[in-house]
Amino acid sequence: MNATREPLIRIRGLTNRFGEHRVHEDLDLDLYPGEILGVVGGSGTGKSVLLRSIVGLKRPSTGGIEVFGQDLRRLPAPARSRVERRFGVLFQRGALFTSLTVQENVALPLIEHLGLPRPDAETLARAKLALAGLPGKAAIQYPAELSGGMIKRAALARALALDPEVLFLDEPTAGLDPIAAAAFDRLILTLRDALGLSVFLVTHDLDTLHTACDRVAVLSRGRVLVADRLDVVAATDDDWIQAYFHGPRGRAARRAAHPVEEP
Ligand SMILES: Nc1ncnc2c1ncn2[C@@H]1O[C@H](COP(=O)(O)OP(=O)(O)OP(=O)(O)O)[C@@H](O)[C@H]1O
Repeated sequence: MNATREPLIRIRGLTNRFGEHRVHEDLDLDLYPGEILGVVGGSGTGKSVLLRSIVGLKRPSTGGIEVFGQDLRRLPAPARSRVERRFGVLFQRGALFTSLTVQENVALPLIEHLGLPRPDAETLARAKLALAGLPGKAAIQYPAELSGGMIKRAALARALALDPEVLFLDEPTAGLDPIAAAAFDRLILTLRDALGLSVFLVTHDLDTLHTACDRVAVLSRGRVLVADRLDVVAATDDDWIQAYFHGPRGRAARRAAHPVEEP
């Protein structure tokens, strides 16, 4: 499919450093329309920094990030923020405001960015919460009153508030029990199909890679080592990849996803 389609996001020669510490070095990566791209790598390989660079929270040291055919470095601030409004981001710990109810959290971007009156914003917020699979009564609860899985769904509803075209998820299933994690993976797939989203998904979760991702990109030593279908990635001759995909957890995730293939 990639040969015929232009990427939505094209990253070329990206370098990110903090002082002397180079996190990314000449990194290339594409995100194609409609795909769910899983981004994996050892701890500290720069997955979150990469996500933050794309969504405009970290200015790259060098290199280019083209989004919807526009080079983000060359865009003046207002045009850049129009592009960024086409992104929805779910941060690692949800990042909800604890002093606001769930529906107020989701309504906030609608009030701030679209200037909607509060009642309209809250009506729309309740629709987004339903889309994210939350029961109606969760709308008037505070984040502290919700389970981990419900917080993720509330944060997802907020990420969907402005009808984004690209969804960025930073370890969405971290901290969830396996049943809640599997339900969240299914929700991502359903939303991608229903809303035509493209998804950039940072994860350590092997089950997510097997069940939800069309392609997987592996970050290692500052670059993308390989970005391809999971079976191709898992066959790549690299120590980290072999340990990750073919260790006990990797084998269990593969068996769960393809129960008839392996004894
Ligand atoms: N604001 C910052 N200032 C200095 N160093 C930073 C900053 N943000 C990230 N780093 C460093 O950049 C490197 C990559 O961090 P990042 O959070 O992207 O890793 P990651 O691959 O997402 O890790 P994990 O899987 O553990 O979440 C780490 O060494 C981290 O310490």
